[in-house]
Amino acid sequence: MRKIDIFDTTLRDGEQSAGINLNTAEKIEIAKQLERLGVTIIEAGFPASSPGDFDAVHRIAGTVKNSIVTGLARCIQKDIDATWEAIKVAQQPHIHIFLATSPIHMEYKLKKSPEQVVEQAVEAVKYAKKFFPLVQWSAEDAFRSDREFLVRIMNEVVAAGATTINVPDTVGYASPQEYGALFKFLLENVKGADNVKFSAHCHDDLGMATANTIAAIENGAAQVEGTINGIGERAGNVALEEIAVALHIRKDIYQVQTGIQLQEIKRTSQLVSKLTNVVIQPNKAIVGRNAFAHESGIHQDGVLKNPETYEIISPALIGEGEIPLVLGKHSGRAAFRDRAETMGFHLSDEKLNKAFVEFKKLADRKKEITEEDLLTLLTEQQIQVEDVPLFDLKMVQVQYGTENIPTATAIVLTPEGLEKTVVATGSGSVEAIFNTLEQLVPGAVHVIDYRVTSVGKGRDALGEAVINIRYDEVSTTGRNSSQDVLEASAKAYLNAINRHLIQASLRAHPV
Ligand SMILES: CC(=O)SCCNC(=O)CCNC(=O)[C@H](O)C(C)(C)COP(=O)(O)OP(=O)(O)OC[C@H]1O[C@@H](n2cnc3c(N)ncnc32)[C@H](O)[C@@H]1OP(=O)(O)O
Ligand SMILES: CC(C)C(=O)C(=O)O
Ligand SMILES: [Mg+2]
Repeated sequence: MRKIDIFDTTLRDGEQSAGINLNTAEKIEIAKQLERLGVTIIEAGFPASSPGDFDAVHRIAGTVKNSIVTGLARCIQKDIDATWEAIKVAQQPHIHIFLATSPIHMEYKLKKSPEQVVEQAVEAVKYAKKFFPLVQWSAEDAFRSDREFLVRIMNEVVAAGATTINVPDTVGYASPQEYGALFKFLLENVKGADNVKFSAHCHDDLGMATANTIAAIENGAAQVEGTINGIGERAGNVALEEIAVALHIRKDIYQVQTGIQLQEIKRTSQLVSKLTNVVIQPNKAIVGRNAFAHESGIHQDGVLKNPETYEIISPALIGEGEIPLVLGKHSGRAAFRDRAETMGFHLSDEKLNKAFVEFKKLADRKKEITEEDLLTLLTEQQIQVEDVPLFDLKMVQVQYGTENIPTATAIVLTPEGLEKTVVATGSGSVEAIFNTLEQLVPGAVHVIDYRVTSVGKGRDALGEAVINIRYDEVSTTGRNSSQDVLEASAKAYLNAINRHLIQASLRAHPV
């Protein structure tokens, strides 16, 4: 298998993203993780651009041993000198020099003729060769440059000693077919192309950075440049984790290897996100929070039967822990049963079905169903005793206003199978509910204790009501969790009455 070198520029091009500013300690931490990840080259910064960047590149060059460390420089002697001072401690000193070659950059930005640009590039490469064994030269905005001019300048810089030629699509304008064709053309036409590495450097302005990079590899690129999480100027650089995983998963067609330790990807991505403060979009390929999450019932059922039905990448491949199926409004019974069993609930089909119906009702109202919600729901089913006819609340409504007497109305299915409507007032909404439901049974129900707490966090957390009643000389506790505390209170009250009925039935039919 052909080897592709991975050139990571998270600390240089990635840091050029608006809003990112890494200090030296943070850069060293990321560089050490990039070394663990197994990248071939770490571009640690642009030493001539600031004393802080110089210091960071210098320290990284002295720290990292298993990856080559490089720094960026313009085709200016003082930039090359600063880079040498920063990098000379490295085991294999490497410099990355660049100069723009497109007509628009040469005319308006550099204000130089093509001849002057060739001369400046050659001089810079020759000067850098006095210090550095490894000299990478980049034709900035190569993709929008004249192809014949690229061949001319590349012939000259290769002859001057460049060891790598980078062909950036600086503004993310290329299509995969065009970018691949440019590599083929240059490899066929640049003199000495066989003796140097050709490198791809793609930006994602049109969302084609990954496809373009792969096209370059297919057409002979021996090195690819990018950043972790795809951070970088404007829409960013190509995301290296996407390249590494795509080349691994589809090795059947690409037949290349990168040396990347795939199981370090997740950790690297999280570190970069944390230190740069750039949140990863949830559906980002490979490292997004949802990249391996299945929510819909049909997918979950398939994944439980065989993960490969919907997973082309296993989370473990990139060092991601096991990801539980997400339970939400699109989930089905298979995933619900699986989670219940994982949580230690072995319910009969009937109870599981009842719990599932309650779960679906809750999922319609709540964005995220938490582990605590499930625990409450499943426990409620587990403690139900079958075969005793009970009360079932169909509806409860409370009218409340600061100037009105609170009034509650409830429709309840009785143990006899009748639908009964009851109404009562109270000094508060909860008392109105309790007074209303008390009419369902003969005699007085005394409320001994009543508490409401929240289950889980956030505004849409469930409210759990626990009530202790004394009825018929017996004390019984009822509980319920619902999204509304009044609903939870009504259901807890009926739950206490029902539990009283269950106890009475058990007493009447001793084993
Ligand atoms: C495509 C890329 O990602 S290129 C890398 C871009 N990264 C950065 O620019 C980040 C760091 N940059 C900086 O800190 C500053 O721009 C510095 C320190 C490098 C230079 O700052 P200043 O001296 O104030 O120059 P300024 O940024 O205003 O302009 C850039 C100058 O470099 C020149 N220049 C641009 N590219 C090159 C090059 N590859 N080789 C030589 N000169 C270049 C420009 O023509 C301009 O020259 P001018 O001042 O004679 O017109
Ligand atoms: C400095 C060069 C290689 C660059 O980042 C670009 O052209 O995008
Ligand atoms: Mg770039």
